[in-house]
Amino acid sequence: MRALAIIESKPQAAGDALLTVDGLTSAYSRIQVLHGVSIQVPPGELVALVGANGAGKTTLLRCISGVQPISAGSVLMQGKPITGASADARVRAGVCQVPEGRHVFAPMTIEDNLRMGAHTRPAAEIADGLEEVFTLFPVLRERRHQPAGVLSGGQQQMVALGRALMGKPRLLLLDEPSMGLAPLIVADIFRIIRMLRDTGMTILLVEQNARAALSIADHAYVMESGRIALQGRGRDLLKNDEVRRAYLGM
Ligand SMILES: Nc1ncnc2c1ncn2[C@@H]1O[C@H](COP(=O)(O)OP(=O)(O)OP(=O)(O)O)[C@@H](O)[C@H]1O
Repeated sequence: MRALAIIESKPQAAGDALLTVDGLTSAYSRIQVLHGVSIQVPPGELVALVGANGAGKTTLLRCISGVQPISAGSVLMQGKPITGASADARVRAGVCQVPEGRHVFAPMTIEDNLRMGAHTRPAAEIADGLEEVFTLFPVLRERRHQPAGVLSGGQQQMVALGRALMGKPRLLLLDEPSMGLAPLIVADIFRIIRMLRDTGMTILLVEQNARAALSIADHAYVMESGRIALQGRGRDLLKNDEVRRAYLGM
């Protein structure tokens, strides 16, 4: 597929952004999959990352959360480099990820799954954290003592999201929250993501469902073969003919 043109967007100083990724390169063994990726996530915004299967979206999120090695480039939170920091140190810096495929701990109760997300928080704050998650997802309160493995896919996504929220994220990384879910459940998950953004949370959302992601994103990046091919306001990209043809099947 030919490279798409860049849509002009307002340049932003790295210090203004909550997250700055600059010239990031990463490889699996000797196969390079990210080729100098640069993105910014301003505080309080929802930024979407869309693109075809294998474009490198998950790898980029894993580089940001510190579980995938970086061979060049940098990751900064509020202008301060965290490139060399461990994944745990990044969680302490407020970077919390909801992984692709949810990865709930099936034999553990819903409440214990949620508590695992709070390991960086003082014990005194955990009850309040649980209360916030149960307010957001009442069904999890009702079923809090049941094993997470008995939940539906949508409810497991709520557990995965709630577990990340228990870490009190300054930056929430969401990897394919709609994957494998029925349309009605997807709409519900997207409603919650929008609501979190409206409370001022900063979110970087990776999604195959480009239409849903672009329609709620303040800003979005389109990835292609390990590079940023396009960027712009979510709604502008949604109207862009090339994006509609390549990613929305229109
Ligand atoms: N653990 C791995 N080992 C080797 N190659 C990998 C590994 N994980 C991903 N890749 C390769 O890296 C490239 C980028 O994959 P990545 O999962 O980051 O893409 P993606 O845009 O998130 O796609 P998807 O939507 O399918 O998850 C692909 O070519 C993929 O095959």
